[in-house]
Amino acid sequence: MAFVEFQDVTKLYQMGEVQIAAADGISFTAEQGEFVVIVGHSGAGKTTVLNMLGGMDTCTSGTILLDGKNISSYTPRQLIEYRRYDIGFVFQFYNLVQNLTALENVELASQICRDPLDAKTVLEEVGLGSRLSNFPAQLSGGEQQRVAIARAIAKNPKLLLCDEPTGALDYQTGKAILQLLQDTCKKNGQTVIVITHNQAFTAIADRVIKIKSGKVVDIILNPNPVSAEGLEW
Ligand SMILES: Nc1ncnc2c1ncn2[C@@H]1O[C@H](COP(=O)(O)OP(=O)(O)OP(=O)(O)O)[C@@H](O)[C@H]1O
Repeated sequence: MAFVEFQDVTKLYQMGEVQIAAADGISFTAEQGEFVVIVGHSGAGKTTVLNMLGGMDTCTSGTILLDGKNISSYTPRQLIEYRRYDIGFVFQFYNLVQNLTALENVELASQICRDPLDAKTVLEEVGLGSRLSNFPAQLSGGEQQRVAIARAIAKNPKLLLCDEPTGALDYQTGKAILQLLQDTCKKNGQTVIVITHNQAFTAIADRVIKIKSGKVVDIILNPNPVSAEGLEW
């Protein structure tokens, strides 16, 4: 059994008379420690897949497994625990608490976890050891995203889910953030899933899942992914 399994997953929305299949029979797997890129155009269904995998949304039919657990059968209460303990989230716009320092933002997340990593150590690892007592407004976009990544990593989650993590950043900063995510995956054996519309990011992935109109159109295994630093787009 794979670490992540989507088995014929659908997500249907009823809009008056019209039914929209945001996910239309999606199946894929991912192994532990892989860097996975889910790529597709706007409206392809990427966020829908990420939200279902992250326990923020439920599927209409099909089965979603993480580490052998059938999360698609979880109750709302079980999903709260799943989001809290098993998943680290990284969003496009960082979602930091503005009146807490970088350190406090990371500590806030780790306080609610069973087996968190040390907040200061993780911030040092993402290159922010000298900015611990800065507030988000005193940090650049790239630095804020590093705090957000540290916050996700410090939870010591089974899976790191990243929704367009470079979407609000300039080219060089975006590359550095991708490199940080790639390093986190490789050094810590952390399974990382990134969703993006940017085809260029597929070169850094161990596994690429291409989706279009709610369906998987291609799955590519990449035996020699390039380093994010060497990426051009
Ligand atoms: N709550 C909802 N109600 C109705 N339709 C929805 C809802 N959420 C998503 N959809 C539809 O499902 C499809 C997939 O949306 P989704 O947000 O997953 O795409 P995406 O690939 O993440 O797009 P983007 O890159 O623009 O964020 C779209 O056609 C969208 O309009």
